[in-house]
Amino acid sequence: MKLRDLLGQDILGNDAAIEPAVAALEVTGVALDSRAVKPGDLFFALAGSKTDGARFIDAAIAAGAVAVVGDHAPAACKVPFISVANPRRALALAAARFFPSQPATIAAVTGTSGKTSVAAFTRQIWERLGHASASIGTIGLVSPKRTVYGSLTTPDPIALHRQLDEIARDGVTHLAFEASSHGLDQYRLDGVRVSAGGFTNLSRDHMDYHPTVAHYLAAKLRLFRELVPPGGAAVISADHDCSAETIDAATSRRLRVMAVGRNGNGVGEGIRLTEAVVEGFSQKLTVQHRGKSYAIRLPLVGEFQIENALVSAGLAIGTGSDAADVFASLEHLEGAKGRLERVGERNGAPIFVDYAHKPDALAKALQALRPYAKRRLIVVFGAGGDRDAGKRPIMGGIAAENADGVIITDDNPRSEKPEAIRAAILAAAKGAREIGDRAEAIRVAIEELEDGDALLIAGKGHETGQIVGSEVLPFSDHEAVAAALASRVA
Ligand SMILES: CC(=O)N[C@H]1[C@@H](OP(=O)(O)OP(=O)(O)OC[C@H]2O[C@@H](n3ccc(=O)[nH]c3=O)[C@H](O)[C@@H]2O)O[C@H](CO)[C@@H](O)[C@@H]1O[C@H](C)C(=O)N[C@@H](C)C(=O)N[C@H](CCC(=O)O)C(=O)O
Ligand SMILES: Nc1ncnc2c1ncn2[C@@H]1O[C@H](COP(=O)(O)OP(=O)(O)OP(=O)(O)O)[C@@H](O)[C@H]1O
Ligand SMILES: N[C@H](CCC[C@H](N)C(=O)O)C(=O)O
Ligand SMILES: [Mg+2]
Repeated sequence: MKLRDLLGQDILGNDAAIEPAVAALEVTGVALDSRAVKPGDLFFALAGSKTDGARFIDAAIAAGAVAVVGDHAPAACKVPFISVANPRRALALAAARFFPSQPATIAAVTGTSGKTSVAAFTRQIWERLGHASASIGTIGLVSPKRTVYGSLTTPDPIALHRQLDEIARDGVTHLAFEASSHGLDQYRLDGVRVSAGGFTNLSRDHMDYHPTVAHYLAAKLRLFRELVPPGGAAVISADHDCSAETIDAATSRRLRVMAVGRNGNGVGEGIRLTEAVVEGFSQKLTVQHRGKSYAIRLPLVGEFQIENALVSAGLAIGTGSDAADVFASLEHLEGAKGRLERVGERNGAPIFVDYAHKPDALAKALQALRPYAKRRLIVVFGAGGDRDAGKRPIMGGIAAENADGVIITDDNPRSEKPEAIRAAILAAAKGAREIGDRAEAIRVAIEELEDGDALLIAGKGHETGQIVGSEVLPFSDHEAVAAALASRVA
């Protein structure tokens, strides 16, 4: 591909004036990391949070880069250097041209909590309506032909566009994916042809990355302000403090706003929840859409799953599916792995694994399980190392307030001292116990369960490792529960 075609008029026209010989260079790949450069690649030198890609330009050239894109030229560069104002965005747009195929219908969802669930639900709804569907996010790529574990919620633009191109060529026509605030802030998903955007909620998260909550919200709102094109659908949960600002952002862009939830618009395009009753491990809902009423039995535990289900339904309806079919399909939803998943029981007490690793999610998960604890609600959890330390005491307080028994344990201490993380949580969790070894904490909690209790094991959800230092030790809450239950029988 010629360099001029890869960078295109939108990048070259606005920023860089390049010579015809450079424009005609043949480029055989794109790279954002010098260590991944192959001969013929165009290297994007990105200023990052740890280092500056410009420091690796020589290494990229030594590996075969034929030209470099960046925002500040080095003193000397042995290959052509193309200066652009926003190299991250230029990379995303170039990756979209290099990997040109994308599913025809793409929905992106953002919000502090619920993204993985919404992406999985939207994929399931489309699948049931007969579309070849996929999802991409924290649990990786799930598609009819391949399932690939991913390490980021929103992959880097090269990985993302490579996957979009592959699944589109596999025949996938519908994709739902997660737009993390990091991904939006770093322009990872610019270049994706998004037909609809979804917004669940906003609460404290990633305060180690975003300087302020306003910055965090602004990153999320890029989805509506810059990525979903005018005329596209914006499905917004209407029940939060930030809902009005989100709806305003979408309205100013002339998006088709679909407000969903208790404050949703049931007369127009939105979805209004008028009734929700817990029935065993299901919830009976009544919703209104375009003035019509629908009764739905949602086979999921947790009030927050109603929000996720309604945003997903909105994304499917907003991209052209029939409302009655969509609402009927909600009756078959399966929760994403490790999201309030019932993984066993002992002495009649249900045991749930959940991915709540931030304050609001932990509160919501505990509140969701309260109806299942006639006696005591027990929680086992920790907090990740090298992540926002401010959330630790907040989560400790939430656990003490919402549970009747609290065991503080480890959850990916990374480079930090595990006992210091536990101490920070314990300081605000009056009466909590401390058992650092997570398998042991789970075993003790299960051992003590009695009829009428319920147990929540929070923080790791689908994860399959415990990160200690720079090592990832094999660990899964699911396996730890199975082992604890099996050791009881033996
Ligand atoms: C803090 C953060 O978000 N970092 C992301 C960012 O890296 P960066 O550009 O800041 O990296 P850097 O280490 O400073 O390096 C700068 C540049 O030099 C390059 N380099 C570096 C070394 C070298 O030898 N050669 C070289 O070329 C790097 O490739 C990079 O382009 O851009 C990279 C490419 O897109 C990401 O892989 C990387 O994610 C890191 C691994 C990460 O851990 N991110 C987490 C925090 C994250 O993104 N999480 C979100 C939210 C999760 C949620 O849902 O809660 C996610 O979407 O997963
Ligand atoms: N709509 C919601 N409102 C509040 N809490 C929720 C909601 N949906 C999920 N949760 C809680 O957040 C946890 C993570 O859910 P999910 O993985 O769907 O969200 P996410 O936004 O993808 O999170 P992450 O950014 O960590 O990947 C769940 O296990 C649950 O505890
Ligand atoms: N995307 C989140 C996941 C956190 C999961 C939790 N188990 C932890 O390690 O803190 C992060 O990387 O911050
Ligand atoms: Mg996620």
